[in-house]
Amino acid sequence: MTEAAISITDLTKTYKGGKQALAGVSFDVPRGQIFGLLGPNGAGKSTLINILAGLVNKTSGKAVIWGFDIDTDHRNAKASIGIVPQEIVFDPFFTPFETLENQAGFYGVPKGQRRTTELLRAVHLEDKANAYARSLSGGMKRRLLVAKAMVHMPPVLVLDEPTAGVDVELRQQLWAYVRELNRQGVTVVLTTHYLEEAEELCDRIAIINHGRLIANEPTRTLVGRANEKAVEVTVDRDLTEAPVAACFEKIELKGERTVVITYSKDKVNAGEVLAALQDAGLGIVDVSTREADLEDVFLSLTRAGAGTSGTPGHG
Ligand SMILES: Nc1ncnc2c1ncn2[C@@H]1O[C@H](COP(=O)(O)OP(=O)(O)OP(=O)(O)O)[C@@H](O)[C@H]1O
Repeated sequence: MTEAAISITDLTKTYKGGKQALAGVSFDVPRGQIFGLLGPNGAGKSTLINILAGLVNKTSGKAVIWGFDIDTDHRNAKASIGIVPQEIVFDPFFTPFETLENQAGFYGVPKGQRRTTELLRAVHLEDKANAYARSLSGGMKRRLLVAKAMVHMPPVLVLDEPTAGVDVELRQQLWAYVRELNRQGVTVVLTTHYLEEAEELCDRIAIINHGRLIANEPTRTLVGRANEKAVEVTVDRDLTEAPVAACFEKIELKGERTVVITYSKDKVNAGEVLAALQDAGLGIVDVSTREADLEDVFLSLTRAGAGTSGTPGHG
């Protein structure tokens, strides 16, 4: 099928009090992908997801989930999506087993079709099936939220910052499960501040800044857009000031004998940058370069806009 998993057209949201969180956003999430929705704090990501979840009313525009319009086909749209919210909200007196059973009941999943035990196993919580939710660790609660979002077997799973505050091992377990769901055909949309994670996991990435879409490309294309490269060079004598050369976009003194030079890889190569240092009379002792990553693209794109509202946390 060529139809998008999610199709958003000219979506706007202005909160009471006048804050415009979405200023006309349009994009499609292709079926079968892991799709990353990135943006600095306050960019509008949660607003967008909450509109899809039916928790926030949009001001204008259109959103279609698995072919169902959220306005005109609300029931089918809701049945087609599972949302893992940013905040952990559970009734602390229910066990994980009961939490999933209640959610399945809420979605009208008949008893014979429920997958409670299977889901608990998938998120490594089978041994906690009968513990009170309040006794689970933060990471366990997050995993329970993923299971909860999947009780009605939606074709689309949306995760809003699912790994905030989750340690590395649990994050990897969570992603392994998300990847497994994706292999089984579930389209996944995730928002994250962990750019490395997005780069590793996502087939495609859209970036929102100040309520507007500023990028929407396959991950590899987006990373390839990072044109600036940096080279760190240790020279053979103490520097009192940074040398200058036309091919340096930027040069910073990092230590008495170490400089970090940024250059545009479409204009010069590392050899020319080093030659310029030697022309300035410096001997080169050590060199290390860094490949551009998604963070470079993200920062250059979000900084290019009119002012920034902050930078993403990292790692
Ligand atoms: N209920 C609300 N009432 C008024 N303003 C709101 C409300 N919810 C969010 N906002 C504002 O809308 C803007 C977008 O917020 P949103 O939570 O969608 O951003 P976000 O990209 O998800 O950020 P974060 O990564 O920090 O979660 C922010 O300026 C925020 O303060």
